[in-house]
Amino acid sequence: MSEQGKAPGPAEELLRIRGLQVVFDGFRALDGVDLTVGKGELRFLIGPNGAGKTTLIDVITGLTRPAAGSVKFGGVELVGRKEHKIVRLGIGRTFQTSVVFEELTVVENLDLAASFRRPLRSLLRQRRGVDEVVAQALETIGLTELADRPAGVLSHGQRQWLEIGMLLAQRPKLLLLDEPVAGMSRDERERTGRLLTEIAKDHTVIVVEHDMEFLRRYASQVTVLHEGKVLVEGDVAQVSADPRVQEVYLGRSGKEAAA
Ligand SMILES: Nc1ncnc2c1ncn2[C@@H]1O[C@H](COP(=O)(O)OP(=O)(O)OP(=O)(O)O)[C@@H](O)[C@H]1O
Repeated sequence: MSEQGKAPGPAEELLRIRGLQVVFDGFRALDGVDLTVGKGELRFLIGPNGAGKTTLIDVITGLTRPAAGSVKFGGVELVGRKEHKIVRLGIGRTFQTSVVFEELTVVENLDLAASFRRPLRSLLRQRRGVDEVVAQALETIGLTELADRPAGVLSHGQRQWLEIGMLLAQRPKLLLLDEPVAGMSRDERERTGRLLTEIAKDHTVIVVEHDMEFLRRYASQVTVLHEGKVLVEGDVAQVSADPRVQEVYLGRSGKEAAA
């Protein structure tokens, strides 16, 4: 993994969102969101239920079309592009529901995910051995020893790592992860934190997460959404000390913000 591009100073901009508005039946799910994410950032996106986090990810990935605003990725406008074109530009996401094929092995799942980048002729030709990108993804997610086991036998945590590996196999520049540690044990959360830190060395990662303890340990920059707007942005210390953030979280669950 390369450390290049991690020199101090402002990171090169990768994602630039301006004036984003999403309206569902007259309800503004996003109401003028501006967000800039630099290359190599591990950005956390938090906010109470209904704040607009998933909607924001849906707009970036082309699933939801905004009523107004712009989403530029490496200078390229994404609004109006189809989902699969956005994937090909280098944006991968996980969903809250699993996309793993249980009857295929771990390595077959990764291979399938990688295959969409391969030219058709190499798909038709029988290939031997494991692709470099697949082997690397397998190692990064720490599932090399389980490579030939069916994905159906994986634990919840291992399955989440496989999904992240499937994204890596598609060689994205930007990964969008929706609640990657939901339902995980403490040990699995720690492994996931280390995995995300490793991945962020040569990718940009945006994580939607509710787990405040996880956020405090692994986030660098945090953006807090509330009622479709950016409420606060900064590093973990700034954001958790901000009275507006405490108020929003105290309104929902006093323990989370005060802990
Ligand atoms: N397809 C839809 N049609 C109508 N309303 C929607 C739709 N999708 C989302 N909403 C509404 O938009 C608001 C933002 O939802 P969103 O799922 O983006 O919030 P969130 O921050 O991801 O919340 P959570 O933490 O609960 O996942 C909510 O009030 C939700 O009910």
